[in-house]
Amino acid sequence: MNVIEVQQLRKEFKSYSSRSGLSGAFRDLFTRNYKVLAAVDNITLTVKQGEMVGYIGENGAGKSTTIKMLTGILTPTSGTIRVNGMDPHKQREEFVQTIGVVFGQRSQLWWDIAVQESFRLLKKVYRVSDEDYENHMGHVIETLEIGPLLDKPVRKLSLGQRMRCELAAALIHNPPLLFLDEPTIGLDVLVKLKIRKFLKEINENYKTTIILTTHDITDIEALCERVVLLDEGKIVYDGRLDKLQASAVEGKQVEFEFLLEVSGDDLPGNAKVHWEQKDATTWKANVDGDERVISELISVVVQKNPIKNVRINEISTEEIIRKIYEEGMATS
Ligand SMILES: Nc1ncnc2c1ncn2[C@@H]1O[C@H](COP(=O)(O)OP(=O)(O)OP(=O)(O)O)[C@@H](O)[C@H]1O
Repeated sequence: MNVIEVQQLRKEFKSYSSRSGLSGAFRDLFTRNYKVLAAVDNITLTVKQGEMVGYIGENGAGKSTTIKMLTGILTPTSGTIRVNGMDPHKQREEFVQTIGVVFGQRSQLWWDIAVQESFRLLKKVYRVSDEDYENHMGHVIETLEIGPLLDKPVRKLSLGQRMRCELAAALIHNPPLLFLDEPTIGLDVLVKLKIRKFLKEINENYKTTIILTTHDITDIEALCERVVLLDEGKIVYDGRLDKLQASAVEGKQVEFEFLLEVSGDDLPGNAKVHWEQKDATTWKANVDGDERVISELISVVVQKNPIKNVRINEISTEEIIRKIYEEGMATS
């Protein structure tokens, strides 16, 4: 079943510019110059129940604007959206019962009251029965280890403690769909790991669909099989993360540090290896091939030349994504 169905979705913003000088300011009173920016530029996307999708892109790519449209906060300029079988904006009241949202930069908890009071209020807002609350939240509170925090006001919590409470708050009504916008921003590694483990668990236990927006690629690697890459409002890649990583494997590099000076003639050449000299004793081989090609290359080189060090540089997902933004992506 498709949880999200988006077709030709577009959101335009007008940005006004001021004319210079006094006469310009006077003319601005009557007519303003403006430019139209397509923050989201005709995207088409479907997400199935139970998927965990990483929605990524550089600053200003249009991620938050998409999430705001999917959650009914913004209306699209054109295109259609169905989320959980509803129009998020038009059926707002019914719709919000079926989603959970966490914006890392904003809080949905009341600042001055104890966490459990916020939870109680949200329980009322979402009309969750006492029985459902006890059954479900008992487990959430235990897994996120927030029991000792419940009687503290939110303003007294650390960022990591607050984020775990935010997550719990978004799950009070056990929604089938969860939008997470930068949920681990500024958190230390241990809290990140805790949150990731928890998200995996709810995805497995309840088949909760998760849309995750983050600049932390390690979150995506840990959680999402599928990634959607956005660039200037357009989807430039939508597919499996491992396929994206595989497409960049040809960029693997082997760096040889030799004991003595080595010239290019001493190094084996073939179509799959391109040599680059770093300094008198260091050469880099750009290898277009798999592990077998790499191990053959290393064995040939070390037989002929005394070696001080060999390093195989894996290209990180972050680099792959940067490359896509710089050079474009041909296939998905
Ligand atoms: N309310 C608005 N009015 C005018 N322009 C806007 C508005 N909201 C967003 N934009 C513009 O739309 C574009 C996309 O913004 P958006 O916040 O969706 O990007 P993002 O991918 O979430 O970026 P970031 O990673 O920095 O959060 C940007 O150029 C931004 O300046």
